Amino acid sequence: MRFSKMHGAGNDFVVLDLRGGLPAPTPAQCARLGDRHFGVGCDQILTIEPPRSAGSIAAYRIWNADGSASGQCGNGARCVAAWLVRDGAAPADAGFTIESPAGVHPVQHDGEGGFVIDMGAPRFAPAAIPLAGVDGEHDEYMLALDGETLRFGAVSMGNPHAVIEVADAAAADVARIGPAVQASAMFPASANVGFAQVLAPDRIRLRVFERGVGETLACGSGACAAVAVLARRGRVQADAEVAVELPGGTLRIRHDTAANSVFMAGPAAFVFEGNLLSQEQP
Ligand SMILES: N[C@H](CCC[C@H](N)C(=O)O)C(=O)O
Repeated sequence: MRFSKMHGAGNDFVVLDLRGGLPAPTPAQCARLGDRHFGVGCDQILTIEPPRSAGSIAAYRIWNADGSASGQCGNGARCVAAWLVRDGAAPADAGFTIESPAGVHPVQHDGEGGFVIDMGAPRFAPAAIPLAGVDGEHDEYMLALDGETLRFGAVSMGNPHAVIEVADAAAADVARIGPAVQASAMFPASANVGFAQVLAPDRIRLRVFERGVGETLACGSGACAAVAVLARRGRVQADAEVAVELPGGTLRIRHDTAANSVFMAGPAAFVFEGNLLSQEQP
């Protein structure tokens, strides 16, 4: 079975074409594919599938390297878009639409070989995230952790995110705090935990400890979540482009409050093509 190895700002993927009706990989097969020693190695597996609604070119699904499924992957969406353009299924000179488990996403070319994806509305309602043990929707929540009080914002982009504002992203204790937040009863479906340093109203530095993977070089939905949470608090500008500097590259995010959609722009790259041997393929 053929696969494409791709990345979006260093967040890397194995892409499988299931439009012919091949079954989706099992969680165990995804974990094997994602293993950087026993498999191909990636942060997420992306499957390209027939569209579910009229007007979409294709649907995609997402599995993390540990085999767990997710409802959204921003860097993955750009790679799916690039894959469909190279395949000839999507136009190289016009917009088109793709679908994730979270919904329908209009795609535009960004004019630099990358893509602008409408990632949809940020959902702050606790039930939508999901966030448990809170008395309603707030800009900020608190969690007692190792004798400290951790303050964070929470939002869904089709997948759960906690966003912690820090003074220095490079110095943030991501490896300790990330797993602790994920294990908290406040996040019954775990979470992607972002550590955001505000550099200016239109620029932040971000690191993300992702659900099902650990810290990645970039997280597209995490960049959207950080801007949505910080814009809501007035820490960065809404309705204008915010540069989100991640270890693997910079994404450009804009929360359009009138449309209540978050737009994400960034690169998508092919690295190599391969064939899964029979015993390894879904
Ligand atoms: N780890 C995420 C899925 C991948 C998200 C990330 N790679 C992105 O670019 O949005 C989750 O379990 O919700």
